[in-house]
Amino acid sequence: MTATIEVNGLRKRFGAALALDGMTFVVRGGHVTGFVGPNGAGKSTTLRVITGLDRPDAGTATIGGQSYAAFARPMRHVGALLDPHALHPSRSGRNHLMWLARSQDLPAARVDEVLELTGLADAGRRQAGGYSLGMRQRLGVAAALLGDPPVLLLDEPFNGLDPAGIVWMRDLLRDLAGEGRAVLVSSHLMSELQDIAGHVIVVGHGRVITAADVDDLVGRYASLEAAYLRLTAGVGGIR
Ligand SMILES: Nc1ncnc2c1ncn2[C@@H]1O[C@H](COP(=O)(O)OP(=O)(O)OP(=O)(O)O)[C@@H](O)[C@H]1O
Repeated sequence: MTATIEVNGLRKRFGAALALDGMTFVVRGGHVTGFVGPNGAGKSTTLRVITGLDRPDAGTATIGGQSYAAFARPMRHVGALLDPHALHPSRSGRNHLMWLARSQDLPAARVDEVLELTGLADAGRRQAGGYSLGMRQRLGVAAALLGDPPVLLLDEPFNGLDPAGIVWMRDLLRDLAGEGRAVLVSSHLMSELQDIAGHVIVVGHGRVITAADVDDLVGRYASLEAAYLRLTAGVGGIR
């Protein structure tokens, strides 16, 4: 399967709020793509539409050319970390993953692999309700990686991680993209993205303002943060 995400003309209204207003972009494999924009710009809504959690009023979103709903075992095609708190508090982290693995016909051995990969081999036996935010993020990443998917969507993956965790996440995202996967990372941390992303999609008011290579933006504006601030000047403000 091709490691691509194609989003075309998405529109989504929540009452008075127009969350998406023609959102259109393509994400390719082989590098991390940063997904950035002011609060309320429509990033999370876009990720939720791609993963079938929100239905758009218009437009399409596909993964490797297919819509999320078309996948019989979606976790083998796309892994998503959208809400680190989406877990059953009285289940252990390992049981949470076992349940997901069973739903996708994945072997139990894969659960232990992703627990190891995310540093949760020991903590995986504890109730997930007692996990810190950083541990929940790791469990969310473990779930996203379960099906070894070619496409990954991560909403604010650095939130709550300690300094060692941030270094770990940075290396992990680079490695996953280096394996040819499409890795879309929504974040407000421009310095992190300048380090790890090859491409960046800047959005505001539900649509793309600029999609460019990070090196080009840094060459033009000196830093990704400076580029972001210039490109989103006048677009900010929560609607
Ligand atoms: N379920 C919902 N009900 C009502 N309004 C919503 C809902 N989800 C999103 N919105 C609105 O849609 C707009 C886009 O929100 P979204 O969460 O996609 O932005 P975002 O770019 O992810 O913001 P942030 O950087 O703060 O996470 C906002 O105005 C938000 O209030």
